This record gives sequence, C-alpha cells and structure tokens, in this order.
Amino acid sequence: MSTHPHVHKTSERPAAYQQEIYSKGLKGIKPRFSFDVTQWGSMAKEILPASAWGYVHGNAGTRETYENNRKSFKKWAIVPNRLVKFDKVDLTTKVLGLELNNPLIIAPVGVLQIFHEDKEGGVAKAGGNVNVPYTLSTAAASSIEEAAEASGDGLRFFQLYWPSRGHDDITISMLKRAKAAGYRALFVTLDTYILGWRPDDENHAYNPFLRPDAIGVEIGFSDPVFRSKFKQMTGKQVEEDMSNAARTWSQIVFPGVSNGWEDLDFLKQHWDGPIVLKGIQTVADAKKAVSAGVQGIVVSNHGGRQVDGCIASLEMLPEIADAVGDKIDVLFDSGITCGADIVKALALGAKAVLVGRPYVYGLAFGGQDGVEHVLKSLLGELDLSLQLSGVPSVNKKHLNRDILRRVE
Ligand SMILES: Cc1cc2nc3c(=O)[nH]c(=O)nc-3n(C[C@H](O)[C@H](O)[C@H](O)COP(=O)(O)O)c2cc1C
Ligand SMILES: O=C(O)C(=O)c1ccccc1
Repeated sequence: MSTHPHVHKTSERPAAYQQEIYSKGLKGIKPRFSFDVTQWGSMAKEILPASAWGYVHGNAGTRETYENNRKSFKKWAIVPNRLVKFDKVDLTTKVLGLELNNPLIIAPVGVLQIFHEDKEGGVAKAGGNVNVPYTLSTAAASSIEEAAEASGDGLRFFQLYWPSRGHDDITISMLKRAKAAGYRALFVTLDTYILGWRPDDENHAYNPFLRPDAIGVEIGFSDPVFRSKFKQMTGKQVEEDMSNAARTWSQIVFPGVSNGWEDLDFLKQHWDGPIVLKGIQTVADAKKAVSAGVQGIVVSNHGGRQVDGCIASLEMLPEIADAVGDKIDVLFDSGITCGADIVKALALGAKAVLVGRPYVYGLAFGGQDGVEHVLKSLLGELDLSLQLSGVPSVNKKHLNRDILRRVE
C-alpha cells in the first residue's frame, strides 16, 4: 500500500471560497450558483427530465429510511467552545494510508451521463480541483480508463458491484483495469446486489441501467472478459445486440444474491491495496470486517435507497465507531446535506464522509462547475463551522462527541 500524499493543488483553506465570492461581488460579479443548500435539489429538478429526477431523488418504499437519515442529524446539535486560540482549522485526515486534505470523498453514483454531459470525468476533475477524492461506480457511464484519464493526478477510488463467484473472471478483469488505471482503493458495495423497491423509478418504468442507449453499462461493454464471454454465449459482439448485452451485464453486477464473508479472501487476493466495505449498519458486521482484514468500512444505508423502514445510518455510527474505530477506518454516508452535517458525522466517529446527492444536483445544474461549487460550499462551511466552534482540527482529540449534545 502506498502512502504517498497526492498532489496538493491549493494551500488556500476552504473558507476562502467565501472571500472569493465577496471580492467578486465588489466588482459587480454575482455568484453563478446558489449557496442555499436547500435549493440545490429544486435547481436540479427544474432542469432534469422527471425520470432522471425520480432516479436521483428517489428512495426505497415510503422514503422512511431517507427521512430517518435526515432527522437523525437534527437529533444532534453542535455546542461551540469559546476563547480557543488557534490559527486555522486543520482539515487533513489520514484515511486508508492516504493523506487527505479534506475529510470528504465523492460517493460512487452510477450513470452520471443522465445528469450532464460532463458525467464521470467532470465530477472526477471537480474533485481533483478541490482535493476531494473521486469514487467511480461500477455502474458508470464512462469506462474505468476514460474516468481515470479525466481524473488525471486527482486521487481516485473504484467502487465494485461484486459479481457472483461464477463470474470471478470478470471481477478480476475489473480489478486489474482499476489497478492499472491508478485507482487507489476498492470500495465494495454490500447493500445493492439488486436494486431496492423504488416507487419513483417504478412509476416512470425507469431503470437507468437498462436504457435503450445502454449508457450505464460502459464498464461492462469496455471489458475484454465480458465481451468475449458474451460472444461465446450469443455468437455476437455486444454492439450487435445491445439490449441483450446490457441485460446480461446488469445480471452480472446485480445478481440478486449476495456473496458471503468467506468470499472476501478472493477479493483480497486480487486487489493489491486497501479495501473498504460500503453499506455496514451493525456492530457485528463491523467486527466481521475487522476480522476479514479489510482497511475500512462505510457506515451507510445507501442514502435510504435500498431498504425502507431502516434505522438512520447516523444512529448506528457512534456504536460502530466505538467498536472498531481504533482498528479500521470508519467512513460514513447517507443524508449529509451541509457542512454542519459533516461536523456531526466526524464528531460521532467518522474519519471522513462521502456525499452523494448534493454533488449530483450540482452536476445537473452546473456540470463540472456545479460539482465544484457544491464541494467548495460543503468544505467552506465545514471549515468555518469548526473555526467558530473552537475546534482546531478534525483529529479525534479535538473533534469528538464533546462538541455535540443529543437534543431529541
Ligand atoms: C443516483 C444515485 C446513484 C447511486 N449509485 C451508486 C452506485 O453506483 N454505487 C454505490 O455504491 N452507491 C451508489 N449510490 C449510493 C451513494 O454512493 C451513497 O451511498 C448515497 O448516495 C449517500 O447518501 P446521500 O445521497 O444522502 O449523500 C447512489 C446514490 C444515488 C443518489
Ligand atoms: O441507484 C443506486 O442507488 C444504484 O446503486 C445504482 C446505480 C446505477 C445503476 C443502478 C443502480
């Protein structure tokens, strides 16, 4: 595992985004995008076709898990400290053996072409420009190599939708490609071996993975092993029978059945680098992750998109962090909308957080620039919130539960 820090593009603290905006204001230049995080969704909704909006904003069942995620942040309130003298907040954190400038990671989201032509490459570039690692989804609308090229010297991770063991050859092929293309960690998503019950998508009869233009299956269509397997099965190239090929790929990466803990040895054999299990929700599973010898977990319920009626991901975070936080890197996602939410998740034990929908909204309303705006806004607010709460760094010795009060 390499411990080289990635390229540090800017020495400016994230809060400087605010000064930049005010300086431009003096010259009569108004900001291009709203700073009101509650508006980002509606700005995206105005632009997107109803099916695409339904897909990104949609959730499992009655949306209860999603709402629980949102409510869980309001059950904690920040309690600031006074007369704490320090220069600026140190936002750096060491995760998976990598020095991150910021405790923020771009969550893997599939089929970004639906939202903007800048798609995966634009998001990866935005991340690189603001020192936020990018995670490429297996369900991407760009190939592993294409996204890597766009990402350039930006830090990037690969998210695996893990085929059943009968397709180990395809899994190995994806892992090899990701390694060769410079992805530094493997995020294995455990909660989505099939898509959840999603009324928004069902109402639009819309599965972004099974579009006639086959834009969400790029990683499969560009995979030499999948291509030759498909040829063997059907006698055809994928381009000659796109809908059949897309369905076949989708059944491989969403097989409907989970692999088991015992199968993780296989991934460890074929991935030379850190492995993170995404979708952990119990202390028992977190402990199994430690025993399995992986480097990290993401405490996540997939943003409320998979199982309805679930506990908020944030509710589970403290006990999971207490149980395994000193042994592996505990990351978090599901429901983060603003800088203060990031403060809370970090204080409750996460070393870094992933965000999904906020940046997808940014992509929809502003392409790469919109994503940059969202990431800079989240980081800017995080920076100022900590400065104004008397918290000099995101290190656990400064940022921990002492800064929060439970306020049911
Ligand atoms: C439109 C959409 C597509 C997603 N696609 C993937 C994916 O391909 N792989 C994955 O591991 N997670 C996927 N996720 C889940 C995110 O990685 C993340 O867990 C979730 O969005 C976090 O919640 P948040 O949106 O509230 O930040 C997707 C989420 C959304 C909203
Ligand atoms: O929508 C999702 O949550 C998801 O994981 C996904 C992404 C792309 C295609 C299908 C499912």
